[in-house]
Amino acid sequence: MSESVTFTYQSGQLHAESVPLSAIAKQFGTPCYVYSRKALTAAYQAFDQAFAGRDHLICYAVKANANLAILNVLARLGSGFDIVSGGELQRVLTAGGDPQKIVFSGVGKSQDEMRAALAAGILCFNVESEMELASLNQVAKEMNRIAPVSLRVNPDVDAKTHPYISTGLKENKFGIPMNEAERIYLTAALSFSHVHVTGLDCHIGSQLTELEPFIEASDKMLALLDRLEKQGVHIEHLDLGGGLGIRYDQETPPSIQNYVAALCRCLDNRKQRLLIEPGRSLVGNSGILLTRVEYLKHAPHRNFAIVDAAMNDLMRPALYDAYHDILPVISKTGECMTYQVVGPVCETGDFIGHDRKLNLAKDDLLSVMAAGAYGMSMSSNYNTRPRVAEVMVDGDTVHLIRARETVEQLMAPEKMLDEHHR
Ligand SMILES: Cc1ncc(COP(=O)(O)O)c(C=O)c1O
Ligand SMILES: N[C@@H](CCCC[NH3+])C(=O)O
Repeated sequence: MSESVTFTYQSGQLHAESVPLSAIAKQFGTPCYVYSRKALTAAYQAFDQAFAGRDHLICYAVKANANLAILNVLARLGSGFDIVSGGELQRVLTAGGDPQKIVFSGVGKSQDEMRAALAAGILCFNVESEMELASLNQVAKEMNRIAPVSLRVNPDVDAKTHPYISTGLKENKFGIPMNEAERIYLTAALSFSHVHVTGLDCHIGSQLTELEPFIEASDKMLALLDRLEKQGVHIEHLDLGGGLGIRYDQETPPSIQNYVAALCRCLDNRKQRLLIEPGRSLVGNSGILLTRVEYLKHAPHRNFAIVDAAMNDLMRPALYDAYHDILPVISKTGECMTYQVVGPVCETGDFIGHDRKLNLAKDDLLSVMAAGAYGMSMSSNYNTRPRVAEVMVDGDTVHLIRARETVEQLMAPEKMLDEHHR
């Protein structure tokens, strides 16, 4: 069962903080993403407090959930941001994020994106190849700026997660191979006039449920840091990426406190500033996807619950065979059946959950748990389905933070070849 402090049953009804989810469905319709400001704030503060006494910066990985309200809540708490595109940069700046707390990750930054980030004055570019370093140097030179840089090094550590979201193995596309790192640091200092390499970075994967790979990666990075310092390369900060997992099902990931404590132990008494880039562990349990049963269908060997949310709204089950708890919004007694909970999209892979024991009737509301991370941010308009509304609960108030799209909005950028032939 996924863990949640803010989505709880009160008088037989699932609530977000103090608001019944049925009231949210009534006001905003379904499907709808529901986030809790309290849960988000608590997760951020858990990270921040765990670092007490250590120079640190928490850079929220925007890709997990890029809604402006989420970014704004985090910015106001003092969070930094890890971005991977010019679009995410624009979102963070719009939401009031401090450019001096932004790190820019990603293997394929375009020169336009580099220009925008340099103009904004970000904290650091996490550079992933020698060619990218040359490209950034050229852009910075044209702009008469010095680009602050960390090299993202691939420590070749098995994150023991789904292969699609493992990033720190030598066969993955991410980072600079460990055995090339020192040479590239030294050439950067000698040959590139407009970059200033001051940081060291890695990110080994997402949804890690054990501490050991984090420790292995940190130890390898710190050994490299020590070798670099001996050669006169001064490293001001160490960025250990994101990746801490959450509980979706039976996993037992380390707590935020134990995770941060383990990283700090690795750093020992070194004075470098520590950066981390958590995404899922900040927002995952801060959100759910509210959906309604459209139809029940009893085929010879299977029972289908066809709900109004689909793979385009939450693609994790279809993409990674990921598990999300599905809970009834109003708890019921009586006999349960085993259901395949599926969406309306025309793909057999369109499912939200397999083999769920539920007691269902048409129009029942269901809550897909732990959907705050990589839910809305990975949604699409497949089957010309407008993207759903997002709301944020704050105490007893519910704020609409993104209205449901309309089909007109989806079609607006398109143009027919000949307007007369309709
Ligand atoms: C560079 C980088 N940083 C941070 C993250 C955030 O990861 P997570 O949501 O697992 O914390 C990711 C995604 O895996 C990433 O690619
Ligand atoms: N999208 C993935 C995580 C990807 C992390 C990006 N580096 C998920 O839903 O689990």
